[in-house]
Amino acid sequence: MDSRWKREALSEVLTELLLPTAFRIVFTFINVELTYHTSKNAILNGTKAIRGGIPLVFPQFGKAEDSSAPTAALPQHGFARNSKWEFLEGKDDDNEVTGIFTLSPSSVPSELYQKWPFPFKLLYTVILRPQSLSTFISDISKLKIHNLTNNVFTDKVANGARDTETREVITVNGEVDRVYEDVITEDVLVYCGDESGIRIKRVGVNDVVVWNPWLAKAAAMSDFGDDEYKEMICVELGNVSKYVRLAPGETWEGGQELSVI
Ligand SMILES: O=P(O)(O)OC[C@H]1O[C@H](O)[C@H](O)[C@@H](O)[C@@H]1O
Repeated sequence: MDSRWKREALSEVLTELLLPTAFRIVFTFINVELTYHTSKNAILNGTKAIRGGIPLVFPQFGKAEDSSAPTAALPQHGFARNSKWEFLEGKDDDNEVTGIFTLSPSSVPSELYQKWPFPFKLLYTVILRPQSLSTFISDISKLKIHNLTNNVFTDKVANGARDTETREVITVNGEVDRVYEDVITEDVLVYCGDESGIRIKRVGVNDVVVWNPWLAKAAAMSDFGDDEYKEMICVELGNVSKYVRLAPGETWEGGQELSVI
């Protein structure tokens, strides 16, 4: 196999992920194509997390509901997406390239870190294997999400009401912002309109968020095009509904694997 894709993919990981804020990944190579939806209005100069890509959210998802929570003073989605990560290591194995990045307190903007001043170290590992994967969807009315049936969810659009998903196939035709908790199946399947789709496998994470701002919220976001809600969906995996508590010295690992269906 032509190994050029690996070298190019790795260098692209470095340049794209070293952007000073959240993560935007756009790879197009001989054997690899990974294209993440990014808003055309996304702010790329480091003053704001990039609207699109894979947001790495730590130490909380959303805003703390409990004002006595240790994260209560932090802004929505914490600080990891607003910090500049460091590149630690790159590996070029037989059929994959790996980039490892790290974030520690000294790289977090001090005005954010002082709102949650605890020691931590994050490692973010990106492994790329050759395939063509795109998270763009051309028409939200054709989107179908499978494998969330029978899961309890919190509905942020309905003031945090809790309910159980009864649909076999989730479609989106209005604002949606749900946290599916302790998801039963290992994989969530997202079909983008035709037969093609993405399989997202949970690896050590329990919850799945489904978000589309729809018309009014899209119009209210300065870094998001007014019509872009028609061509995006967030299906975010993580430990969102409950905190993972670590004693000093303990570690936690979680992730996701994306592949083409
Ligand atoms: O606007 P942001 O802070 O980037 O958040 C964007 C969205 O992220 C998640 O999907 C949340 O569930 C939503 O409630 C939130 O609106």
